[in-house]
Amino acid sequence: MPQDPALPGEAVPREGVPSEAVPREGVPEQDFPGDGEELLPAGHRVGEWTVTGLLGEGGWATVYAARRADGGAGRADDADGTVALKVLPTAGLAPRQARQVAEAARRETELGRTAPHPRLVRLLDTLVLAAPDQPTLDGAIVLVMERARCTLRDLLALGVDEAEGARIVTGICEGLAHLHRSGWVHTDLKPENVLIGADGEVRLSDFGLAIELTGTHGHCSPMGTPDYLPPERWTEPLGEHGVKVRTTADIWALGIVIHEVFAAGGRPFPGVTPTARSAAAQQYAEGRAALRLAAAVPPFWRALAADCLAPAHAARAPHTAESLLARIHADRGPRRRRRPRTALLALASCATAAVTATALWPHPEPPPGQPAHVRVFNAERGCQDRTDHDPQCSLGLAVDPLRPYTADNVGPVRVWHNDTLDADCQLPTGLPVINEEDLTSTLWYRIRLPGHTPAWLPAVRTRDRPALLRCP
Ligand SMILES: Nc1ncnc2c1ncn2[C@@H]1O[C@H](COP(=O)(O)OP(=O)(O)OP(=O)(O)O)[C@@H](O)[C@H]1O
Repeated sequence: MPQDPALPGEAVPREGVPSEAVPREGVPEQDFPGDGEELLPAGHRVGEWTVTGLLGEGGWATVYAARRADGGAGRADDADGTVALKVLPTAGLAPRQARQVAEAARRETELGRTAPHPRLVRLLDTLVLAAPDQPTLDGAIVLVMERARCTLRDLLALGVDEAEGARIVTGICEGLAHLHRSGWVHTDLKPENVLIGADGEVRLSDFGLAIELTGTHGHCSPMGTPDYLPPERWTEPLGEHGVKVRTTADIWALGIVIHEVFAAGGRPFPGVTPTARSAAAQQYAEGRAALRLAAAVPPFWRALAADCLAPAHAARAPHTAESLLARIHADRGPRRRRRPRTALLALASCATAAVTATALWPHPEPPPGQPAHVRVFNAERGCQDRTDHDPQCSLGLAVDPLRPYTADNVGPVRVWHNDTLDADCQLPTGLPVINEEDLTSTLWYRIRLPGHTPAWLPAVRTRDRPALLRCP
């Protein structure tokens, strides 16, 4: 679930966010109970399911892979007999947060029940855990969903070619067109919430903030992921029922996603932090700055993204998901919508090579837990060819992965591009780090350093993804 961006009207960036660290998106001020521990260890039984591993973590939910406890063959809706269990704990939350969690679960269930579609992740069941002897689990809401292969964020980290990007954006438009036709606004569209199903096709997910429209608009709480919020959201008054939201909010977010898909994850608005990028988007919406899309975005997709990013609701309104789909089909035709071979190759590897830590895929068997080599990656191009250990090109290792990755949290050992380090375990839930290419990850590797205490390498500083055990 996303973070509270700001009070309505607070259109200026907030100060004090370290340049490389951003607040963990959507984490409630009070951590939920059991944070830092495995809520459901492998082997735990939930209804008719047995947990097999961790799939990912969001601000409110932890998502596990599970298979049928009776070992029975899969049904049509969980093709290989495995599913994803999205666990939303409620114990120990402040009453307002508990209400938010219950409301989020209600929306996901309602949407899954009333508007199923091949481009939306399938909800198979909803359970409430009764575990009186485990207070952290007691009362947790569990959404049983079809299990996806990875997120679009993972795929972007691997690189997506134009044909594959076109297929993905088409899938997103199909999902949005269905949602909007059914009277819903997603309100939290972003690559983390676009899953890639076992069949390689797009599934929109995370409907915890989805809003059912009454006529032309609905109302939502003033929450969202700042990078994907339309400019009008920052000035919209906060009424009794929340902030006004319309389908054009999803179209704006789609414009950002289209840009990311074709610009290797790059965002259309400049800035190192989400707050700075939101401020740049508002400057553009007020006519104080031009829209500058990356040259890498091919002309057809650039025009589409620009229309989605029309500065105001009224200018965006003609560009419905349906009309964008029609343009895509007119331009590309059915022949070019076939899945290219590269997509299959990328999908085959996205399971293990993803950069986004929250979307780490479990191996079918537990990882061996042996130390592994990781090669340092410095995203600064000017540093990649240098072999002289120029201090300007050195990178630091953090002392504590739960503190911002800034100078006062960096130990004495420096490392350079292509150095090989020994990692002995991984922490998927450290503080997020953004690198110079705008990749974000909460994954960290613990590095063994001869003669020094272990230090921490953020996953955005390497392209390797070794199978390591979770650090204690
Ligand atoms: N059906 C699924 N199959 C596989 N992995 C999933 C599935 N659903 C979610 N995940 C993984 O779990 C992560 C967290 O899930 P989700 O975004 O739904 O939780 P959340 O708490 O609502 O998150 P956020 O704070 O991002 O809104 C996802 O980013 C993804 O990596």
